Amino acid sequence: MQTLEFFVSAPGKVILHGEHSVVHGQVALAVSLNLRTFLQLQSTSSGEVHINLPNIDTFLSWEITALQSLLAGCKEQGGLKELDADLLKRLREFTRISEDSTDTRSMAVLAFLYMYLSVFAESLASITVSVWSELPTGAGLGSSAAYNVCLSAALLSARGNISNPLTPQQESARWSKEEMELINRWAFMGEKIIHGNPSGVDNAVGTWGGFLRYHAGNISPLSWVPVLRILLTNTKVPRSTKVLVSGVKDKINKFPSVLKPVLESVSAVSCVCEQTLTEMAERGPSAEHYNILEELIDINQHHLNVMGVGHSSLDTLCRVTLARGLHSKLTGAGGGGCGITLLRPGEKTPPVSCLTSLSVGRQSRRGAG
Ligand SMILES: Nc1ncnc2c1ncn2[C@@H]1O[C@H](COP(=O)(O)OP(=O)(O)O)[C@@H](O)[C@H]1O
Ligand SMILES: C[C@@](O)(CCOP(=O)(O)O)CC(=O)O
Ligand SMILES: [Mg+2]
Repeated sequence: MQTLEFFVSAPGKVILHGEHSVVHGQVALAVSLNLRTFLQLQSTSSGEVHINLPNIDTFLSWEITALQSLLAGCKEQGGLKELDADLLKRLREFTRISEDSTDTRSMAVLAFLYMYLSVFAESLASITVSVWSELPTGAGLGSSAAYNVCLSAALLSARGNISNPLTPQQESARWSKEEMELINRWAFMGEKIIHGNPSGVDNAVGTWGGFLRYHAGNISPLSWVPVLRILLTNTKVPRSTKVLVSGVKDKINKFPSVLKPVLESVSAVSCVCEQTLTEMAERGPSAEHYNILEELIDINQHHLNVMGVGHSSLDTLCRVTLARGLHSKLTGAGGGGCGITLLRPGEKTPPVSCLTSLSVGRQSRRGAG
């Protein structure tokens, strides 16, 4: 590998409607945030791999020779259909991370090592990777997806599987559609390690940015949407997406006839919301449009409570904002984390979304966006 140093960054996301239901094949609407995760990759000649994760106070390194032994006997590396269970098992033994662990550091390290070993399987390279973020970790804003998208893009680019799109004259650049698709698919592998059973919506938004409709793996950008002003509140109640997603699955298995209509109703909420947003973009927003959006938020928040992913801190958010005539719901996996509140035009709080996507650059702070 030639000597190189570069930066990539990817945005977090807000799910407007469809969290959890989207894992079970229903429609979700999500939008990228102007809060990003940044990654710096440097090639070295140390014979080691270093990872620096200051947000989670994790600074680790491994001898390449020790990592090489994990690949011995692996039949085929680099597959993108399913996780390589054998490699993951070896990695868990090597790092002493148990199968039921949801520990923040362990999940981040496991996702990194899995992706590094899979992408560089043929010839492990000495690199130092540093990742830092403006996103709160584990709060429903897709920090895991932004982390995985950055890792995927940087490792694939360093390995030469995708181009390094920067020319000497450029400060930042983007990859081609095919390269972005590959980045997205590897990021999904990382999400599988961190989430267990992800839908793929978060890594799609982290890669492509913008406002997306996501349905059973199909990503459709919504180009005609009005500017929505959304207030984000972080309850700061910690939770794990993996645990919440698996709790919803257990509930569906226990009461399929009760839960399936709820998931379908959430999907319908996403569809009616999409129609309303399209109408608002075409004809201009009216008070009646806002009434509909607010009612949909309330309906979805009730559905999410039925799925068992609410939290008293989120109930408080809904109650406090409603007392001021505003409507809120949880966003992401719930169980704490962040909530969103729709603001009507004229409300005095700045909007949070700015439709940014994955980018590569020389600067440590901002890419093309
Ligand atoms: N900046 C970061 N540095 C290292 N790991 C991170 C970072 N951001 C996210 N992660 C990984 O993602 C996990 C959080 O993912 P998750 O529970 O899905 O929450 P969310 O995606 O809503 O923030 C963390 O436990 C950690 O493993
Ligand atoms: C609950 C879910 O719909 C979104 C999870 O988002 P986050 O990790 O809480 O940011 C899971 C998924 O779609 O993979
Ligand atoms: Mg996540």
